[in-house]
Amino acid sequence: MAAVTLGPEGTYSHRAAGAIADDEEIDFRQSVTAIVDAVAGGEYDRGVIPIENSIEGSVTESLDAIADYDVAVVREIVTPIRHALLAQGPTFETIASHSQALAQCRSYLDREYPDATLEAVASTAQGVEFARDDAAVAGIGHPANADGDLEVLAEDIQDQDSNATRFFAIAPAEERSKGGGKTSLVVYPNANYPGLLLELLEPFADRDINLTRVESRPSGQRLGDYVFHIDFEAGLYESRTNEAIAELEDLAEKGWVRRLGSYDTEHVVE
Ligand SMILES: O=C(O)C(=O)C[C@]1(C(=O)O)C=C[C@@H](O)C=C1
Repeated sequence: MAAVTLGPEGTYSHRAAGAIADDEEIDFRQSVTAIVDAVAGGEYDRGVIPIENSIEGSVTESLDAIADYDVAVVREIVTPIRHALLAQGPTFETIASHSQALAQCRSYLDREYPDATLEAVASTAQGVEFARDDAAVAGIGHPANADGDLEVLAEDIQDQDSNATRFFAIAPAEERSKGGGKTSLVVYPNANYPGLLLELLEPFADRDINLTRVESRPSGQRLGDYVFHIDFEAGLYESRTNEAIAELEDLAEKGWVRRLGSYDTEHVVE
């Protein structure tokens, strides 16, 4: 199965993609939007994108891309994130990594390297490549990226031990599934009145459906206008789910409700 994820080789997204595709079938792109675009256009059977981190929260580029493109979510992959600091030696000026990784290690970096310049790059593995090319740069990424020629200066430098990131495996829209223990929706009510959000969530509470995440993102139309990402523990095969969504569609009659699909969760330990 041909899959595409965030590159270069050695990103956490690449490690997560190993749960759904063989290594020789995984290609890389430099941004989440490029991955979603390639899957929506039918170039790949699957894409793997980061959605949410336990320390830093949502990966907003991913949320916006799955709201903008017509793709299906077919699996959720949860993996621990244990960052290491990698460089040619102990002296460097710049620390390069993905903005999420820099943020996840904020306390460590403030404490140990208050004078270093922090540089946000396309991915953790790209930061490590820069460190490989330049002795003045250190990278933050999975320790395996040291690959024998970089020093692992410190391990487990993230601010919390239990750091984990949730990824979505996405597929072309026609592969949307009704089977699975969780479902994701994107809702654009195109309305703004007191109690709107309460009304949008009540159809789930009324049917004992447990919400696992509600996230608002700016619609881009006007200030204060939002798109809501809603994840919950029920499948699209269940009648209670369809009843709740029908109520949601009535409430969002001036906007839209997109079903991203139902899926199961996989935990990847290494
Ligand atoms: O840069 C990587 O290695 C990625 O796969 C991206 C990403 C992210 O966007 O959250 C994935 C997991 C970690 O939380 C840090 C970075």
